[in-house]
Amino acid sequence: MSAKNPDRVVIVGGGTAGWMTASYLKAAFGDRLSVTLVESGKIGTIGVGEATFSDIRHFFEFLDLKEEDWMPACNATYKLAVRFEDWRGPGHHFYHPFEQLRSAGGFPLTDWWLRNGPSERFDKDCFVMASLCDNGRSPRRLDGSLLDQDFAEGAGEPAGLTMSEHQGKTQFPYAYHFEAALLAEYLAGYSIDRGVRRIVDEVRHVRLDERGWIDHVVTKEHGQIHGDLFVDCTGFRGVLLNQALDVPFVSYQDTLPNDSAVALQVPLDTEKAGFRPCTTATAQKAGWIWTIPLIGRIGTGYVYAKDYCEPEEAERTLREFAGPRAAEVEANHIRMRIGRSEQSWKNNCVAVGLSSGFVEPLESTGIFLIHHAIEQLVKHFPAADWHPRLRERYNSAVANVMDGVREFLVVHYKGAARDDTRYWKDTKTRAMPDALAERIERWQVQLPDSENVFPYYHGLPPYSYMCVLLGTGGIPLRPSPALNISDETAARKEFAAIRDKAKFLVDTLPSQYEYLAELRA
Ligand SMILES: Cc1cc2nc3c(=O)[nH]c(=O)nc-3n(C[C@H](O)[C@H](O)[C@H](O)COP(=O)(O)OP(=O)(O)OC[C@H]3O[C@@H](n4cnc5c(N)ncnc54)[C@H](O)[C@@H]3O)c2cc1C
Ligand SMILES: N[C@H](Cc1c[nH]c2cc(Cl)ccc12)C(=O)O
Repeated sequence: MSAKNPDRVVIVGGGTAGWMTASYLKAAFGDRLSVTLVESGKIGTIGVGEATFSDIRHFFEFLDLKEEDWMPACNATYKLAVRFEDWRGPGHHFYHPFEQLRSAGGFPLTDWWLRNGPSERFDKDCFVMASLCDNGRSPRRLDGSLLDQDFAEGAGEPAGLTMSEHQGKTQFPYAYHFEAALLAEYLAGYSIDRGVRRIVDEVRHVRLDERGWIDHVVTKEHGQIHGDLFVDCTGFRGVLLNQALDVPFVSYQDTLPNDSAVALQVPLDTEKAGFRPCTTATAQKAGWIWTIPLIGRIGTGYVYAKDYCEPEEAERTLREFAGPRAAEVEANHIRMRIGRSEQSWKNNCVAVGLSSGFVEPLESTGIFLIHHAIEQLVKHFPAADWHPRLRERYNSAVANVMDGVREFLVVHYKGAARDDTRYWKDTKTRAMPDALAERIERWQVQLPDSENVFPYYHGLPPYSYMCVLLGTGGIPLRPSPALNISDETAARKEFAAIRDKAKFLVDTLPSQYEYLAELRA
């Protein structure tokens, strides 16, 4: 390693993480950085990972890509919320939407709803998105404008903020679903056009220098590939960080037991069938099934814990759920490594994506974690001295975001009122991350707010916790006692305004299919 600024990056792995990293580094540093990406033609990508956070729009903006550029190429659709089915019990559903929670008289509307909500449905009473999802609406009008000026696009925000700097300022009203393989290919095209060298080959060895830093990787057919900074995007294998550099993996399995998934790509005539603009997570006997609508097909998969369900049974359950359209489709069985690497950056190797860590697919956090890691890498990019503080700061930001996401996911299982099987019974007695038990106790007398949720940036605002607690229904909650002696006129007005706004939007917005057909044309 020479004492020059690290300006040769070698990325190993060409899945979503690899190509997101390559394209973002090129957009950030242009020709001042040389980027080589090595991907195996034989080892496949994970092939799932098709729902996102709304924050992903900052990624596309950074690359200067507009929806009309990339969405049609990736069979993408809009996601306004996650719809949870049967988590409380059979037949019940609720939405976790991309929509800021309103307040009245100094209290969040959910507090008022607990005290005296207009209906049984907190999500419909407090958010307009629930009605838009139920009615299959698009978040954009046919002229391309956003659904409503209340959701103005980053209005008044300075450009170029990272996701953590954006949090809490405004809530963008939607995220996306897309075909993972098509997005990787699209970003590969973007990257190669901007000078990224793509090598299709397998890394067979990782050679370290006398200090234990990576000197080069050895490929099967292209020989040695040298670089200054190596990015491990090899998925659950962790070829560079975990295998070559021996970084231990910290499992989350004691608190999040799902370690397996089986997935199907089910063809669907989306126009005929119609589809909701949301991801659906349907609780099952030993886990839950995702449904992700795309143009031309549905992605669906059963996430389960092997201690409670055999793979054959999981596949049978998923096929029954998906119906006859899935009869000829081959199932993709996946073993998931749940947890995170003790450090994601060691010496001159940074892991991004599944090699860094993964916290199970509920709430679609995988691509968000990749995006966050890349933003942090750019922010902490090393100079010739490889200052250890940059690495330390990077490692704590990445560890915190993953630990925070884990905590948020655990709340879903602790909170789920259903306890009809051993799996769901055990969710109530399983170990919890440190401090979560105390936080849950506090939320029972004071709903989640910025003072009492996981204290480090992890992408999820307090209102997301509120939705999960109110929706899953297993943890008793009460409104602030102050509301007993407060005037509820403002809250009543707010509930009425939401009801009227929802009706207006449902009546005037095009269907998601109509809008996307227009975009694709
Ligand atoms: C069941 C499941 C569902 C998910 N759902 C979602 C979701 O809805 N939303 C979301 O945000 N995230 C989701 N995720 C996470 C998401 O899939 C991943 O974060 C994302 O796909 C990134 O994967 P990756 O690029 O890290 O790894 P992979 O896709 O596994 O890619 C690894 C790459 O490394 C290459 N490689 C491996 N070894 C070598 C070698 N020796 N030499 C050369 N190349 C090598 C492979 O060829 C491949 O190109 C899900 C994950 C799982 C398991
Ligand atoms: N960073 C936020 C995270 C967020 C806010 N609201 C939601 C709703 C759902 Cl379903 C997932 C994530 C979030 C963002 O992406 O806007």
